[in-house]
Amino acid sequence: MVNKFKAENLNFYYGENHVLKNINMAIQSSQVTSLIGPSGCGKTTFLRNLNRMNDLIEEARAEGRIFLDNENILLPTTDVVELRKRVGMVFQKPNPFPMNIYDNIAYGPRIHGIRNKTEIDNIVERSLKAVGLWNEVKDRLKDLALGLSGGQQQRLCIARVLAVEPEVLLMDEPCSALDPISTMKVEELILDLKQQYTIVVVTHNMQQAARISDYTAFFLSGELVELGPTVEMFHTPKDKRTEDYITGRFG
Ligand SMILES: Nc1ncnc2c1ncn2[C@@H]1O[C@H](COP(=O)(O)OP(=O)(O)OP(=O)(O)O)[C@@H](O)[C@H]1O
Repeated sequence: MVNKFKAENLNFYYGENHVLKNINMAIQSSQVTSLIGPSGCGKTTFLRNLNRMNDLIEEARAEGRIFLDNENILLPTTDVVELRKRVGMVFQKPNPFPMNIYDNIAYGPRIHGIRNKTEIDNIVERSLKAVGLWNEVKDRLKDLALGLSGGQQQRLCIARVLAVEPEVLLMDEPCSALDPISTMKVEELILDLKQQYTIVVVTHNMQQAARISDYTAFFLSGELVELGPTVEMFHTPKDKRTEDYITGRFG
């Protein structure tokens, strides 16, 4: 097993609010890792540290180290544009840009300097095929993305991230706004994509964590209580607090 990320003594604050407390945690390459825990325990904050999305928030401050491969991404010298290309993010609510389907996918590659029309056409087709959307939209690439169903929009957002060829996909409750069938499609997609990408998913849904993830991390009040293979976590949790949470005694 190869570590894709390794957090060492990570502490994170929103002003006075100490949100992540001395997190030490490795995330394996080419695996799906779920982050679970009650509301407000810091899952999203941890996820957003992995591509420095929290930089956008005033008052936010991180201490410690997060290695992506062997490079500490918390250093001020990190090129965050390049980092976010390597570590893409999908949000809770599908958020396509208010433009057509084609341009949604072409946007990232164009920003990163690709101008050749054939090359962009190929990227659009490849990315939409990767999320199983190509056949559904190939005849209406010039239609507004906002006209797609919620589930299709979420897969489009995943395709948009894939178009810039990231190494990691961060997903913050990617199915919480979706119906059960769209949820199933996104879950199947996650399982499919893990051959090629390291995936980290925040989820409120423990059944979902059990279905899709190889590893599960349980957070509580800003601490990492337990991290292990998902099957072990759900069957033989090591910590009493994990057991109480997964058996529904709180949260
Ligand atoms: N932008 C922000 N500014 C200030 N405090 C914040 C901000 N975002 C989150 N917090 C606080 O940080 C703590 C952790 O929030 P976070 O969203 O990471 O938790 P979470 O486990 O993802 O919760 P949920 O499951 O409800 O999304 C909470 O106390 C929250 O109020």
